[in-house]
Amino acid sequence: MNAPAALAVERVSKAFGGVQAIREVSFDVPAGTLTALIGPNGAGKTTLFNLFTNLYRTDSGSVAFFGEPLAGRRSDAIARMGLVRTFQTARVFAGMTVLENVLAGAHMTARAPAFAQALRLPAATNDERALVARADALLDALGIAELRARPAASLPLGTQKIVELARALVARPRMLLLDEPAAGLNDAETDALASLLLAIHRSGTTVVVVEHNMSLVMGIADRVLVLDAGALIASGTPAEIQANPAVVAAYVGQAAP
Ligand SMILES: Nc1ncnc2c1ncn2[C@@H]1O[C@H](COP(=O)(O)OP(=O)(O)OP(=O)(O)O)[C@@H](O)[C@H]1O
Repeated sequence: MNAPAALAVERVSKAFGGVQAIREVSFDVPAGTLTALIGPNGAGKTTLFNLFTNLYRTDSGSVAFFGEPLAGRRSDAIARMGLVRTFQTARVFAGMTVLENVLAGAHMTARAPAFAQALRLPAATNDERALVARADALLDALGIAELRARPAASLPLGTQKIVELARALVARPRMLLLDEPAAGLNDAETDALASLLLAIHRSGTTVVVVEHNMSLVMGIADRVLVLDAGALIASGTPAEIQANPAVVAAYVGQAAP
């Protein structure tokens, strides 16, 4: 038998009142791939992420993560399974430093029992030391080591997005869902993000990225999925997608892909 897909999405639908936000969407994300999910504003991209992580309940259809059905699981349980997301607008924890924000990502998925951590038993403190070292290494790799003690909420939005990415990565996810990671970043930051996403991809993490920056997407994705008005209208390599008339038509009136 073939290994299960990292994410298997089967005929998922979701309506909000009279708005059919997602219509019978099906696709597989093979493990180890870097997939881009694109589509015009309001196509349903963020809603799909919300359905995968059970922030919203699907009306019908199913989602499985490495063969495990996600229905009925809490969002934090899904994160502990290794499916971790970021948000369109960075959500750093106010009142915490950059380092504390990143450590919070590790604690959300920590395996050491809470009581051991509360009592600061040896295993827990060792874990903590190892976590701080891992968080610092990540901050260093992301070029924001010098900001570790700064209050995260005081940083520019682009930097807060990098902090959020570090918080997602410190948990060593099997799969990352990134919602518009380049929004609010300048050109240099976007280039750095592209290199970072490729490095995450090469390390074996499966990545799905929602992004409006087409040169970023087409430069790094090995597969592109196109959503329009809640339906999946195309999937293929970046070159196939750019030559697809249905995709071009979906973007008429918006920035071309
Ligand atoms: N919580 C909600 N309540 C009501 N309608 C919603 C809700 N979330 C999303 N929608 C609607 O579902 C549709 C899809 O929205 P969604 O935010 O998923 O699109 P998107 O592709 O992520 O758009 P963008 O690129 O602008 O972020 C839109 O019509 C939106 O108004």
